[in-house]
Amino acid sequence: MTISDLQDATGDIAAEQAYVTSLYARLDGLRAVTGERLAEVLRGSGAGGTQQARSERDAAYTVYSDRLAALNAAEQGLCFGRLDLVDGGRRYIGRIGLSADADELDDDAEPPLMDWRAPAARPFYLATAAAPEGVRRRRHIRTADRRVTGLDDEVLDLAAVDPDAHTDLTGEAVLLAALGASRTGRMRDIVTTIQAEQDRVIRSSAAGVLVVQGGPGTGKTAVALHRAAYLLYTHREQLSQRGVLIVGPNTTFLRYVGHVLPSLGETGALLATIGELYPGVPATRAEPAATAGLKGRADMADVVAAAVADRQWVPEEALDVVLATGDELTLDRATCLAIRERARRNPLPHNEVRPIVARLVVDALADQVAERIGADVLSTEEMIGSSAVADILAQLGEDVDPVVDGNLLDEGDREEIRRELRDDPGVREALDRLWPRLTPRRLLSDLYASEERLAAAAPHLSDAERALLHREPDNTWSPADVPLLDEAAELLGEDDRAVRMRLALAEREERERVEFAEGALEVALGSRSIDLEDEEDPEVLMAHDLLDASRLAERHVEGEGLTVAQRAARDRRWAFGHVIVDEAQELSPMAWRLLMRRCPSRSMTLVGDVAQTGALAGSSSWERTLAPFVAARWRLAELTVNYRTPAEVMAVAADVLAALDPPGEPPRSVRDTDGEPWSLRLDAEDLAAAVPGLAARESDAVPDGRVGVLVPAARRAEFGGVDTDLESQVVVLTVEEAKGLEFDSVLVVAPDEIVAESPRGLNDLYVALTRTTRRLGVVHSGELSEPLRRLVPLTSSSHQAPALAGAVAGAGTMAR
Ligand SMILES: Nc1ncnc2c1ncn2[C@@H]1O[C@H](COP(=O)(O)OP(=O)(O)OP(=O)(O)O)[C@@H](O)[C@H]1O
Repeated sequence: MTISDLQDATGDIAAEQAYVTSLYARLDGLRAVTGERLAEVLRGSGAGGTQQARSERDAAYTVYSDRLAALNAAEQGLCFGRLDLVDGGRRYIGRIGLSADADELDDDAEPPLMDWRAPAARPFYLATAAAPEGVRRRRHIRTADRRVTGLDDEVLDLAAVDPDAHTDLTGEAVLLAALGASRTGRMRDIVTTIQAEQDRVIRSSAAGVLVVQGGPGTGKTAVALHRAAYLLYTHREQLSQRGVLIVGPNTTFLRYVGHVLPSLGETGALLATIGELYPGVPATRAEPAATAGLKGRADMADVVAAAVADRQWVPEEALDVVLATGDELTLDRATCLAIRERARRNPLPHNEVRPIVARLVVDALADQVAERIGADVLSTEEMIGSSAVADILAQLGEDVDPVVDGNLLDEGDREEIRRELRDDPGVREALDRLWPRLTPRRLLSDLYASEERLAAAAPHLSDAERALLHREPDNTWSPADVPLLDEAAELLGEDDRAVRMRLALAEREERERVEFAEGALEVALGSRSIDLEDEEDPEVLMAHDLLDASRLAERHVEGEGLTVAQRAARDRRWAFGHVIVDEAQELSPMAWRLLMRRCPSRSMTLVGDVAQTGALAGSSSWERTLAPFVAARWRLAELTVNYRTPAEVMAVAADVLAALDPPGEPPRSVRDTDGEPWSLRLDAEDLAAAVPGLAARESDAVPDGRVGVLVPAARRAEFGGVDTDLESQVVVLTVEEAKGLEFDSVLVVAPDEIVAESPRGLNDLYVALTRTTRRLGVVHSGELSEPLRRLVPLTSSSHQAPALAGAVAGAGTMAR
């Protein structure tokens, strides 16, 4: 760089600083106005008012609080880019759009700041020298708080391109700086450095099923979250009604990614694991992988259906119905079979068919009663023992011969008999045997608890498989039970009262929270008018804090006190506007059935990597997985660049990938590592004791970063409890828990045991090796397996030996 370049750069920074400062002034102005309007809404809320007034207030509240949340989220890195156009125009790109003055954008004018999701911002991510899209220069503006700290320019001039230095990375310097930063235990947004292949996925049409296949570290999770933000921006109207569901593999992962959407100013998505998608059931029960794998299999849908059918009972010979009077009627097998056949022809769910069965049963019994009335007036009177029957008999009159057919009874008489029968506890008892009212939980716990029921519902399973399902009822549920409960709910029919009750309760709780927060706000502000322009006013800051604390600035209230995400979370039959699934390869066929029901429009984004599948019922082919639901009507996008794992580590991982069946193509790494990935062989009995020292050594090597120690699930407890706080310096996790996460340094412990632990053990090892952004070490006892031969063994003769000896001191000696 020459001195004049330097002066230019300094001059440019000053100029950009002036511009950025003006944008922040605009942001502050908007915040003040929005805050005032919000305060007005809250001040007008005291009396409660009519339902309509409440709804309107809720709606206004949502609009302003959403906007305030988005404005607050834009504080860091408000403006991060600038495009200089060939036609002389200039466009600034930021986290949100800012218009020149009024609230509304003037369509003709170039706004002072363009939202990154707007079509006009797209060249910032896509333009290349070869396809400049009208862009002459792309500038990345780096800021810290409100200060401009640096500029990175790319001139998109084909003539200026050095063919040897050709790279397809956009904003390479800024990208590499972002990738090189230490990890914090929380995922960050990548809005400033989205790459072209990622941008194409993010902005792909919302319609239909889009599968994003990509190796480790290719940004699938980042892309999925930015796509959610993009869709919420582009289809705001529709998606604010139906909501977006984002499904992740476990709660640790959801915590890891939980901040990305709010940092992009979007809070309208529901993040959940499959295990959280059956309202009212906390699915926390642990169970063996083999059991979960079996429960996820597609044929379990037939098992659940057969379990329901099995409860539609028919007696071997006859069912005696003892009435309240003590008299007996009989439903013979043929009658019961006929009733069941008629009932089963009805397409409604089981519980909804029960009234029909009740009617058929009562009809059959009423026929018997009518016959008996004919046969023996007196005994019938005793039998029914009611004034209604006495009336009927009185109407028959003296000159009527009682020994004739039922025609003697008119329809009114028969109805009277039926009514009596319907209310008889003995008849209800019979109905409960023939066609019991069932809840999904009841059905499943009865099924699991009974070997006979399992044999009847799952005749095709082996004894050993049925034994995996068998268990005593204790009303605890595992994540793999959730799709089965959901399946059962579909077949049984939902009890709508339960849903309404859940919603009413949730609404009341929400209202109480709102009222509490409003009360607190009133107290904080007193009766004085609110001037939010004064950022320094502690009371005003307090009001902001309270709004945050009450979390009311979130999402889209539908006028009934609950946000769309909250309503959706409580309603099993909610149909989402769009569903995004991360680590989609892990989902079982049963989980897919559940998700497809939640998304009748099939507007879905599924991101994953079939080479990383760990779950037994997970998928190894997108074709096979999706065929039952959308046939071939899905489109595939591939991500090919690995932004996480350094090339040296990826070379090790690629050998494991090659050993997988089917082997895949490893993604191309954009970064190099701090050092060679290493292995250390210890005596088996020393392994556990040595790990803390080695982890501490890694922690020293990445002072601002995080260390992930990945251990065999069976030995989890040996390596330190179940602390999965990702913000700890050192986190001990199983591979399953580490799925989707990343660390500055990764220590893989006992890889042979990780491989042996599951039929997809090599996939697990592949996942483990690719969690690191910088350093990788593998600690083992015994020979290292073939695919890991590239690791550099640390031995007592290696130059690292003294440090190592210190690290493993007290834990025995290094082997060899
Ligand atoms: N365009 C980008 N700019 C900056 N960082 C990026 C970009 N793309 C990806 N990254 C970073 O690379 C890392 C890997 O991304 P991400 O976790 O989304 O990958 P993934 O494909 O989901 O990985 P895996 O399948 O291994 O879980 C993250 O730290 C992410 O922030």
